[in-house]
Amino acid sequence: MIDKKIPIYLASKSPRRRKLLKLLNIRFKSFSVDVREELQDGEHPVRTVKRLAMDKFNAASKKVKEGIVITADTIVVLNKEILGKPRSKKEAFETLSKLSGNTHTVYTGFVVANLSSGKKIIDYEKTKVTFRKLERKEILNYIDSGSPMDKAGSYGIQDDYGALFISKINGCYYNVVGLPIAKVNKAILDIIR
Ligand SMILES: Cc1cn([C@H]2C[C@H](O)[C@@H](COP(=O)(O)OP(=O)(O)OP(=O)(O)O)O2)c(=O)[nH]c1=O
Repeated sequence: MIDKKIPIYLASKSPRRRKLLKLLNIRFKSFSVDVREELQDGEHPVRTVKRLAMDKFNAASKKVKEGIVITADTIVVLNKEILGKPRSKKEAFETLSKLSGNTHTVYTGFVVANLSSGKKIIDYEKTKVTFRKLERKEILNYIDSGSPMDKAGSYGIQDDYGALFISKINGCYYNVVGLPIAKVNKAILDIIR
């Protein structure tokens, strides 16, 4: 069990991450941090998600001074190409067309840090996701719903539409949604020990 006396902060604006952390049945507060999420050519995806989660942690630790802070970053990788959040509807269309009929990998890097003790865990999870072949029309309909625009890879596995695109998943489902809760739970326990 997690000691309820230690304040826990989720530094994220993602409503999905808030929902996932609630599954751990802990009390926490959330606030957002403003970080420029820059992708670097040739950088390994694991390094990318850990780096971005650390950037978010560094920004978060300017706002709170004690307790446990959790941050995360999710990217979609297809054939070594990192697909972050789309910058336009056109880019969302291109991304979903690339994902159609293919298998990609979703990486989420996370930081769980105890500001009171100085202990910090930086880790990641990866999940393979296979899309069935998509029709042009269904991609356009999905983009019209607005849902792809704030999501890595331009889709949400948890969306009404998005769920219908997926034929197979290998690994942690919650990792795809944005927070690998089994690993995060273990990290919280390890860090307060
Ligand atoms: C692949 C996939 C991503 N996503 C989301 C999770 C993340 O919110 C988003 C990836 O962007 P992130 O930059 O990881 O997170 P964020 O900007 O939404 O939130 P913050 O940095 O404040 O924590 O994509 C889904 O919701 N479902 C999916 O199936």
